[in-house]
Amino acid sequence: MIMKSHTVKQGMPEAAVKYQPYPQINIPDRTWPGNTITKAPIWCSVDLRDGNQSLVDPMGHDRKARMFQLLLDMGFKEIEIGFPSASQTDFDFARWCVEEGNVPADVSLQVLVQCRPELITRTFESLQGANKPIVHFYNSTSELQRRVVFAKDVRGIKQIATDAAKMIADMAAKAGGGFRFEYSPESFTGTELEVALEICNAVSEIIQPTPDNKLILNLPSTVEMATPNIYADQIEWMCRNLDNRENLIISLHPHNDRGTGIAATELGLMAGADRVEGTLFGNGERTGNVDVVTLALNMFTQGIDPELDCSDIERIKEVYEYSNQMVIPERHPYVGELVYTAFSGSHQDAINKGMKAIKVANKPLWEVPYLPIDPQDVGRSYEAIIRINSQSGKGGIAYILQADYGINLPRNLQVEFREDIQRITDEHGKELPSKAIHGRFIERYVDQPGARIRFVDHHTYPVGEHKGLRVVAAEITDDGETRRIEGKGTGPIDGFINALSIYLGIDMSVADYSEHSLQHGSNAAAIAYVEVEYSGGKLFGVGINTNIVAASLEAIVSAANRVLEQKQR
Ligand SMILES: CC(=O)SCCNC(=O)CCNC(=O)[C@H](O)C(C)(C)COP(=O)(O)OP(=O)(O)OC[C@H]1O[C@@H](n2cnc3c(N)ncnc32)[C@H](O)[C@@H]1OP(=O)(O)O
Ligand SMILES: CC(C)C(=O)C(=O)O
Repeated sequence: MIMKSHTVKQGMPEAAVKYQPYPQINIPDRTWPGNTITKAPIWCSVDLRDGNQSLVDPMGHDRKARMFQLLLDMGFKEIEIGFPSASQTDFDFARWCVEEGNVPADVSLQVLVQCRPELITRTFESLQGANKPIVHFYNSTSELQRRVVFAKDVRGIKQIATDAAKMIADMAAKAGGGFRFEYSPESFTGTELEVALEICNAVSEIIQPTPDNKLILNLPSTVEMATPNIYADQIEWMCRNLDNRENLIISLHPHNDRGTGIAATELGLMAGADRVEGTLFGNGERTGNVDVVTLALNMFTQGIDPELDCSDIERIKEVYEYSNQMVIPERHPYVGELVYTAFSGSHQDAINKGMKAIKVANKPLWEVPYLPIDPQDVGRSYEAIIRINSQSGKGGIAYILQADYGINLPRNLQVEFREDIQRITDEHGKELPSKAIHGRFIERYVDQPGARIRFVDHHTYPVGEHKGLRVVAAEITDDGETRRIEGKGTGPIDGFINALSIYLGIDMSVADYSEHSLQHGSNAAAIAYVEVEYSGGKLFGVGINTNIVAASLEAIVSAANRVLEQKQR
């Protein structure tokens, strides 16, 4: 007999025995894959309810109030402020919103309640005097919860929903109307579509939505159980089959258990949904609710007005961290500390070129490699776009010197200086801040502590009979001793390098020269870069001076000192 070898890896049970695949949805003529998102959905923040109920320490009044104000400022028109029948804190907060929250007329407060009479009664108490509030009621409809939580069949589960719908409709009518309604077949993604449809239609039949007061049918991915295309199929199927679709607002409420909440929401919108419930940066039960900031900015970067103001993402982050007492990871889309930063050389090079190209094009269209959004659009600066470590390249270093200090290195100097920086970052294994890069540049090329030669002054005069040729007479110091040197050339640079070559006994010539004015720096006006050629190769010198000629001659001295250094090695 042949024994079958055991193939299960140590530590993990056999997947096929323990878990089952999610069934496919039978909708062969699905249309959503051909659709695109063209406008923002109705946004509803559930930070103060689903987000709050998942916190280690739920929010008290101050944390709620600060978050509430932010949500208003961002432009949310629907805000689920809590579960007033669950706790005194939530009840009191609902009352505060109604009485003191300065809620704009176009904003609806929303509250959640289970389909339980005593909780519904308390919920209505919490909303007295509110302007067009949304009463959101729910019950679990999934096959699993019907079996293990409620011990009821579909009829019994439907009854819970319809009894609550009747009570809510009656109480709203008695209170003089002015309410809006939302129903969630909770754990929709674990519910057979036909069952969800039957229960939703039954609730809708009782609520009697109209074009002026549509029923919000919220189809939550309470637990994300399958790939996002399955959720889209479910939404398209429901949109096709629900009664009175025109009087319904189809709402998504995705969670992120598989890490695909954003994708599921986007496909759900393509499948016909009108509304999205989610939280800032995705706080919420387990792996969280869908992140509405990411969703909104995904739309924005496709040229769609997201109708949510995310222009001060640092404030949104700050309030998130204060109210939820949680921190946002460095890689979180759009807001993480590092999401606009490139350390790697080729990315930096492309960003550097892209930023320059944008400046030259002088058009509003954003096209910078590796940066899908302009950081300034969300209130972030360009400061951290490029940071330098051992993975960085010359383009990145050049960008930093340019952006932070107005120093525009010529290409060959970028190559030369990068070697120096690379040696330092390799040695220390750490990031090198902009200040340290600048400091190193100034020390190596401009200040040159301990260098032998210093430029002091110069003047030129014509060489008698030679038209165009001039004598350069200069004063330098050599190890502190004043020296007068002389050379000839067509101009001061030419003549001075000739003078220094004679004095030092090293044949040097100018291979490249450039200069520009310096916007940054205290009293410096011009920076000159001179590439000097000598028998050992080529290297750069840099001079900074308010006088452009002096800056150039200092650059030659800087190069000469570096030649001397090379020769001593
Ligand atoms: C997917 C979601 O996020 S849904 C929202 C969940 N949010 C919260 O639960 C936060 C706030 N909740 C609470 O403070 C409490 O759960 C309360 C106040 C609502 C209820 O508290 P309690 O009645 O003490 O306890 P508990 O929540 O355990 O009640 C469960 C009972 O309610 C029933 N139940 C649960 N949900 C619903 C519902 N939507 N409609 C009707 N009955 C429900 C359960 O079947 C169970 O019934 P049983 O007592 O007959 O077994
Ligand atoms: C109450 C419902 C909408 C919910 O929070 C969920 O299903 O996650």
